[in-house]
This record gives sequence, C-alpha cells and structure tokens, in this order.
Amino acid sequence: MDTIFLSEVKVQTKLGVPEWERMTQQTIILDIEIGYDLSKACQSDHVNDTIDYGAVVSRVRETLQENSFQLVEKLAEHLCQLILKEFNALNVKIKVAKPTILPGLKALGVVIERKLS
Ligand SMILES: Nc1nc2c(c(=O)[nH]1)N=C([C@H](O)[C@@H](O)CO)CN2
Repeated sequence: MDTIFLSEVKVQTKLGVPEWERMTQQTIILDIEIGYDLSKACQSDHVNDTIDYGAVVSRVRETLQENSFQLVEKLAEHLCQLILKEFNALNVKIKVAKPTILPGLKALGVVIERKLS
C-alpha cells in the first residue's frame, strides 16, 4: 500500500467535553496517513491520478470550521470517513493531538485507522 502523509497539520476548531471548552477555537495537531495506489501517478506525473494533498488539507480545515465535537475520538472518526468517501482513499490513519489542554504534558489525543468498507 502506498501512502500520502500530512504531518503536524495545525487546525483551529471548537472541541471539548465541557461547553466552555467549545465556546472558543483551539489549535489541534493532526497527523494523517492516506493509503492509495500511487503507481499510476508515479508513471503519469498527473495530479489527477493521485489524491491532491492540498485539497485534503483545505477540506479538513473547512469541515472543522463547520463542525464542533466533544471528543477527539468523534473528530478523528469524522475525518477518516470524510477522506475515505470524498477522496476515495483505501484507508486512513489519523492522529489527533490536543497540545495545550492539560499542564505537565506535551500533548494528548487518539490515533485511529479506518478502511474502505
Ligand atoms: N478519551 C477522551 N477523554 C477526554 C476527552 C476526549 O476527547 N477523549 N476530552 C476531554 C475534555 O475535553 C478535556 O480535554 C478538557 O476538559 C476529557 N477527556
């Protein structure tokens, strides 16, 4: 399986269990791995034969402006399903990190992986 990766993507969104946390935007950091057969693009040199990673970042930022979630788990699932459906990815692995929410640690969050069903 070939992979397109996006590392340490900083995104603004409203996220958190308590209502006060969802009142203002906070920065989350995403690592995204997209499984896709890149062999055609490797030969053709055409962006239409692959997934345009810039389009993925734009769509991720857009949907996280439009939606607000309580759990990082739900946010990660939402992004996996969006990338699978809208970009025809074969599988998606996403790490969602909240960097500033608890004192005494660098970041916390989840990693999930979903496949095309
Ligand atoms: N497994 C999780 N635990 C917690 C989450 C979460 O999204 N997943 N969120 C919170 C709160 O939003 C916290 O970050 C700030 O109050 C608590 N635990």
